[in-house]
Amino acid sequence: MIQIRSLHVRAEHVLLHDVNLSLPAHQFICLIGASGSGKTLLLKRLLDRLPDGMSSRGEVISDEPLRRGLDIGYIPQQYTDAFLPFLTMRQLLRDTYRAHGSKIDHPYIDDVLRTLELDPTWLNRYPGELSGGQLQRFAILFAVALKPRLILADELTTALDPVLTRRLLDWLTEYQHQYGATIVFVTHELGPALHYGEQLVLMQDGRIVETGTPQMIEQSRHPFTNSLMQAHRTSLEERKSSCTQSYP
Ligand SMILES: Nc1ncnc2c1ncn2[C@@H]1O[C@H](COP(=O)(O)OP(=O)(O)OP(=O)(O)O)[C@@H](O)[C@H]1O
Repeated sequence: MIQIRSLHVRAEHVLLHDVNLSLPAHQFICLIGASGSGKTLLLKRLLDRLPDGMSSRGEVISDEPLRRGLDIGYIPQQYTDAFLPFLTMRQLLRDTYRAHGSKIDHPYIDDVLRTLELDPTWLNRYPGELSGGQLQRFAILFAVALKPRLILADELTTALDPVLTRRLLDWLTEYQHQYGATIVFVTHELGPALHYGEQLVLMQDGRIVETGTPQMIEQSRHPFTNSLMQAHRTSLEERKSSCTQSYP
């Protein structure tokens, strides 16, 4: 369980306002909000990696130690800079395991490669030899390589097609159950959040607007939540009429 108490983050202006939030362990938590609502900053504060020039006050308390890499897997929104350009994916993976005194867990990594539709031969490539979507999937692989107890995933499905998005979210749900992990999944779409999330946290303009289970959010009377639900229903209708895949 992570408790966030009276958290304020500011640069020139206040960017996160009095955030109070409990992130229960072993749950799939979805952080939803429009662009600029503060989702990434909240993740960065959880990682203790706020950008230079920002300050924060308030508390982030975890009931168990969380070390980045080992206990926390972070899938950043900006993944292209996350790789050293002069090492292949295999060398980077080896180094990731070596840094924690272990060797590559081949059966597990093979399973993740299959799930993410990553060709194992791409492990021999340098970051510059991979597409944006392939790099994003490698960023996911690296984040889960050490089987962390907490996964912070920032808009991880933006470069993925709907089928792969579903497969990845299904896999993350299985991962959560198998390893008792907590997943914090940032998205601006309500559809996947209602389908996969156990706890939903809605953000607007640096504030938490509402939290609750999918059922509570669906029945909410809050104007912001209503507008998101409306947008979600419209997009469902549009997808139904064009016969593309959607979340029920
Ligand atoms: N380094 C920075 N310096 C100053 N302001 C920043 C900085 N990084 C982010 N902000 C501001 O903080 C606010 C929240 O940004 P954040 O990246 O958390 O939004 P977000 O909800 O993740 O948006 P998106 O969905 O577009 O990624 C925005 O108004 C943004 O302009």
